[in-house]
Amino acid sequence: MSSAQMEDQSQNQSVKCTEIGGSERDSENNMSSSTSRFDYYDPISPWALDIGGSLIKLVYFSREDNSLENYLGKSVAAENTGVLNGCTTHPVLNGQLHFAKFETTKINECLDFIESKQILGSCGRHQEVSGGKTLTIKATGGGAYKFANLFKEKFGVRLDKEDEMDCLVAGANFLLKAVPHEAFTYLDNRKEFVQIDPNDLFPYLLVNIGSGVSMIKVDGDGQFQRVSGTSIGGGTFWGLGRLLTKCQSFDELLELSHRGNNRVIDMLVGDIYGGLDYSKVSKIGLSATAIASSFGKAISDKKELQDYKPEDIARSLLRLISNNIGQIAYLNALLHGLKRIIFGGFFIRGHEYTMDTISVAVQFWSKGEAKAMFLRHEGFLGALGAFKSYEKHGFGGLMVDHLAEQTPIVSPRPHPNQKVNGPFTEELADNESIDCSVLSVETLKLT
Ligand SMILES: Nc1ncnc2c1ncn2[C@@H]1O[C@H](COP(=O)(O)OP(=O)(O)O)[C@@H](O)[C@H]1O
Ligand SMILES: CC(C)(COP(=O)(O)O)[C@@H](O)C(=O)NCCC(=O)O
Repeated sequence: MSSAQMEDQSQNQSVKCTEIGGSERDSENNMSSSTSRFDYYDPISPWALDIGGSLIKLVYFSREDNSLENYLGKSVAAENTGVLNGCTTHPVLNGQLHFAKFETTKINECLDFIESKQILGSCGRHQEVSGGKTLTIKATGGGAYKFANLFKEKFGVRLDKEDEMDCLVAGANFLLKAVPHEAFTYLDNRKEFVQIDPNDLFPYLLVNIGSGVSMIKVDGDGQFQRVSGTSIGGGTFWGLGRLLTKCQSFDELLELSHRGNNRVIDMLVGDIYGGLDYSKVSKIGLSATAIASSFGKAISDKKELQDYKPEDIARSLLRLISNNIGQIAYLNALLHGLKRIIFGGFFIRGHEYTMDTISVAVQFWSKGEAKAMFLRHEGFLGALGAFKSYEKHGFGGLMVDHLAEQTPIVSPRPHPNQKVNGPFTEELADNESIDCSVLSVETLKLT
């Protein structure tokens, strides 16, 4: 694995996609029963969902205007060479992968978005694709079960459920192997992109910090084991944070934490040892500034909740949860002999302090042996995995094969060494898109 420090990439990058293929679609799972080649000239844009306890993540594909020409051109060329008639063809559709997220409690916003963006395709609202088949959409996360009827009633689509862990792993492997500038380390205010050799990727520990936390030992594509988890995760931070600070949004809570000082509430080693380093009086080696007890000062202070500043509470809470996850992750890495720990999930949100705390915890407990890594598309692992699962069913699916190119930086980003003013080092803007290549292998039946 080589590590390279690079210019920060834009939030507003886009992924250019190429869709290749057209197939006789399977009657059970399929988006369309193809009886005519013309079915393929107006294909439904594929999309996939990850409906979690806190957030709904949506990944969808849209074609570029010229993609139809490419598609026709390639198909006709194939026909001319006698490749068609039930055989695989590779028409090319250029397009983009888009990402969007919505709060699960506001699922109607997601439904409205799907409708407004017309990502259901040209078949309209209540989908009855040719042959009387129902359009099937890949979905993962608990909400794929919980909200299946809602999608059926609203759009007439069936949510085809994919296992959440399968999807997380597929999404992470795809990003790590295919997307340039995806993985990075963050320590001491320094962000360093890491180019991982795809042949030297496994094994690693995937720690997905969503509402709760899943820890998965990944040994290869589709080869993994969920080795641990903790219920103290992103939902805990947001839930407790909301109650304690009365803030109205997750972003507000993060913003508060950026401004706060955890030492006001956390009990430090120095508070217990009268300012002395514990390392000076014992062999254990804890500095005076190490947190001895998160929120510990609240027991000794004769203060009420309202006497603490919301920003200090937010800071202590973020530190507590990030530290705890970093430590449990390290212990699991140790237990399973893993050196590389990759953190995903929307709890992270490209937030400096969160990443720094997790990294310090991993570094501290592993004595520098293990490394915490983060992902630019941290929150979309499950949705990307669900999107990629179209391919494994071999129908009408898009196979995200590799990223062709990365769109150049759109807005100026700070240098990795430069301290940014806000709490986020870099975050994907909502609803942005990413340049990539998408490969769909199908068999096109002409009648
Ligand atoms: N806009 C937001 N609204 C609510 N929670 C958010 C938001 N952005 C980030 N989060 C954090 O991300 C967590 C959800 O992460 P995610 O990976 O989407 O998990 P899940 O699949 O359980 O919804 C929340 O519990 C919260 O900590
Ligand atoms: C149940 C879940 C897999 C659901 O995933 P999520 O929506 O939190 O991303 C996750 O919340 C989890 O792993 N919770 C921790 C459970 C435990 O191991 O204690």
